[in-house]
Amino acid sequence: MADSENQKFCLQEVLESFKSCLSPEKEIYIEHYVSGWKGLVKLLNSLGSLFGFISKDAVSKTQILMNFLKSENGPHYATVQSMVKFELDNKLVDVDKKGIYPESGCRTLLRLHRALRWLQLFLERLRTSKEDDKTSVMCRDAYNESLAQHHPWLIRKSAGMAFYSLPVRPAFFEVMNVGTPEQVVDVLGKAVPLLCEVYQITEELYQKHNLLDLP
Ligand SMILES: CCCCCCCC/C=C\CCCCCCCC(=O)N[C@@H](COP(=O)(O)O)[C@H](O)/C=C/CCCCCCCCCCCCC
Repeated sequence: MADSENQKFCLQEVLESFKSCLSPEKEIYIEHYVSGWKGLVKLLNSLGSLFGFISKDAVSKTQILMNFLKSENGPHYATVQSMVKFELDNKLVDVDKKGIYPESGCRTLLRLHRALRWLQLFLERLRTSKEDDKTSVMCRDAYNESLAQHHPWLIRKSAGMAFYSLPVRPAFFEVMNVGTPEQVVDVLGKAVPLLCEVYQITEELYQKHNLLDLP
């Protein structure tokens, strides 16, 4: 595991990354988008081995996008909008069938985009929760409302088991490294609309190009 994935999680840092990923023209910078996910993976890695398979998948998807960014086509992968245009113009996406480009930028980012919807729903539940509400239930409900619809039975079962091992709300708030519970709620209040905006821009772009069901 890379050193950066072992570092302490900080919610504020994740928020900064997602903030920086929006250009004034509302384009989404892939580098900052990925860096937001890398920050989240730090938290996942601190939750124990039951979350290992989730972390592995998130790391692999962020790595695919970073590799595109570092490749000779890197400038085309600067933003989600330029990536979509480049891959569609050059027929680098499996629009109709599976198998030719199983690791295109568009399908890889779509997986993280769906996970962003889960994150948004989970954080909103956390923000409005009471002290003794169960994080596992909040996480499960957010998952069932979003990502679960795209996952096969085995992944859904494994994810469900992992959720049971989530720390209780006060311990979870501690891990966020923000401060008092009131400060956590305050930061979550800023995080949710921001994630919502990033999600909405991507959703509309993918919808416009018919990319929301990429295999
Ligand atoms: C204030 C912060 C608190 C929240 C912190 C959350 C930290 C979460 C960090 C990362 C989330 C993981 C994102 C996972 C991306 C999953 C993408 C995906 O759907 N991949 C599947 C499909 O990919 P392909 O096979 O088509 O290439 C893949 O099959 C999935 C594998 C792993 C299972 C994913 C389950 C996701 C559950 C939601 C995350 C729960 C984390 C709970 C931590 C609180």
